[in-house]
Amino acid sequence: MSAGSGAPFGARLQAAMRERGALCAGIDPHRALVESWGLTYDVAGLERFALTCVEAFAGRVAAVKPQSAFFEVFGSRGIAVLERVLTELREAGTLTILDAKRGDIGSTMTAYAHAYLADDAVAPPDALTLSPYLGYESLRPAIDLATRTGRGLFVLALTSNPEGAQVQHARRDGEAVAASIVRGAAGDNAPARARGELGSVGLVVGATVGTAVADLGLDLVAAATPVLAPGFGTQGGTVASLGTTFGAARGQVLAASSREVLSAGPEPSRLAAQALRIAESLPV
Ligand SMILES: O=c1ccn([C@@H]2O[C@H](COP(=O)(O)O)[C@@H](O)[C@H]2O)c(=O)[nH]1
Repeated sequence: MSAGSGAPFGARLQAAMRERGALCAGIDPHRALVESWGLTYDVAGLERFALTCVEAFAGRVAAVKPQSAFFEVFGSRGIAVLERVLTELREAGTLTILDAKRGDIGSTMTAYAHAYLADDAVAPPDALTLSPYLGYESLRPAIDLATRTGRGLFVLALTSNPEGAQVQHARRDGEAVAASIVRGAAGDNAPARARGELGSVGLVVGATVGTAVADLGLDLVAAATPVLAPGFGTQGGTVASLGTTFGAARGQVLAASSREVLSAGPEPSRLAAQALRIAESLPV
């Protein structure tokens, strides 16, 4: 066990949410936002944007979620900025969730796992988002490595976009695909559940999915899973909709918001105030 305090990710996230509220602030430096901050859309602008977010969020929110795509756009120099963001947040004691939605098979999945979850990875985040649509068990190399290194995962179950239902609501032998993902996470989180803790295999369930959690029979409480809920804010998720969607699992939910928070930039103090205002509105 090696990440941070030595406790597994699920326990560290629970502690951070209790201390700082249930907000995960996103770092999504897309062109329109970068330019609205008066920055040029190039590597220098990317770096200024991202480090301003680090200054504003470090030590203030439970977790920060950089979106890998917006760094990858700039090639190796963009990735270097992402690595700096992850390293500085870790040094400041703030949990990071890298949104890269990785998923593959066999030795390729093993390589992804090593790249993001190993102790000797270049800049490992505390947790990584994964896509299970090559089959939940195809993620096993990442699940096993994250368990060994104390890191976490957020596996896509019900995504915030309307198109996700085409795959995630589909049924096989009467069970919705999303429910089979929850079942997989529940199995991996069973030891943590027995200790009365959240596990380190989290799920992504959008803040915009309405009553789908209940309709599809997803038991998030029994799965002892942290839930990352993107779609809060600009995509339409609200404090009220989180209550409707998650019910008894509400205390497991970390609401993720990018544009709603980032629209308060570029002044770091205003950005921080916006994040704190949203975090305070979210019951833990
Ligand atoms: O189901 C999902 C999974 C991931 N995302 C990501 O979250 C942010 C949302 O940004 P907002 O500006 O708060 O809408 C973005 O990085 C998405 O790729 C998601 O929206 N839904």
